[in-house]
Amino acid sequence: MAAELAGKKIIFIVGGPGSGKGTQCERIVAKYGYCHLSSGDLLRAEVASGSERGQELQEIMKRGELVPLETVLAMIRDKMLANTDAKGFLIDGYPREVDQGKQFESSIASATSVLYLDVATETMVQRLIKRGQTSGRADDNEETIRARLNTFEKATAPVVDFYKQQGKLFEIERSVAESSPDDVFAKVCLLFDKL
Ligand SMILES: Nc1nc2c(ncn2[C@@H]2O[C@H](COP(=O)(O)OP(=O)(O)OP(=O)(O)O)[C@@H](O)[C@H]2O)c(=O)[nH]1
Ligand SMILES: O=c1ccn([C@@H]2O[C@H](COP(=O)(O)OP(=O)(O)O)[C@@H](O)[C@H]2O)c(=O)[nH]1
Ligand SMILES: [Mg+2]
Repeated sequence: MAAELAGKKIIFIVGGPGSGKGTQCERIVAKYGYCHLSSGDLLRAEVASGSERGQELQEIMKRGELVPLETVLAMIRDKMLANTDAKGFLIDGYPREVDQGKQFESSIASATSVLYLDVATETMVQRLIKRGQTSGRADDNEETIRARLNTFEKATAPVVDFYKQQGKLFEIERSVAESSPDDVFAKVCLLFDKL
């Protein structure tokens, strides 16, 4: 456990690719001032650095698979320890598998709450194809999108059940998660207002 992080609110943001995690995190930061750490953004920054490590990561991400959990855990830990004055942390797109969450909690700190955005597969595909027209993300193409969805169903869906059993899950149900970002945010605020 990292003593510097004792008492900090730690919120995991979980949802399939294109479920709106990044969109909601931007709004949460603006209203509540948490420190936002996107696991995918951290990995893309490593890719952009052009390092050998980054090249390996890019291959995995292009296949829509998961990079070894220790890699992401170390990146997140470093960023958290560089921001210990934050009142809380939004860990976006994380954990992607149950073991990743367990290792985070045993080596860094326990999560306060887990926000889950439930969006139908076809909605996510349509959103990402649209985003791909301008995002420049190497993984926003239909083939990789399908692979990411498959990884989500196999590896990440159990994460949702795991935290539900612990009573930590705050779920944005499909009817809301598929409406507008404003409607989703209104519901998200119900969680953050009581943290
Ligand atoms: N209709 C609707 N579209 C949304 C909503 N949230 C996000 N989008 C759109 O869906 C696309 C994906 O949203 P992101 O916030 O980038 O999704 P993400 O979950 O961070 O996705 P990854 O970065 O792939 O993990 C964006 O192009 C948004 O415009 C929402 O609440 N309603
Ligand atoms: O903890 C993580 C977070 C991300 N990724 C990789 O980074 C990619 C992009 O992640 P991001 O959260 O940006 O997008 P998503 O796949 O949720 O649309 C994923 O497909 C994975 O290959 C990973 O392996 N482990
Ligand atoms: Mg994102």
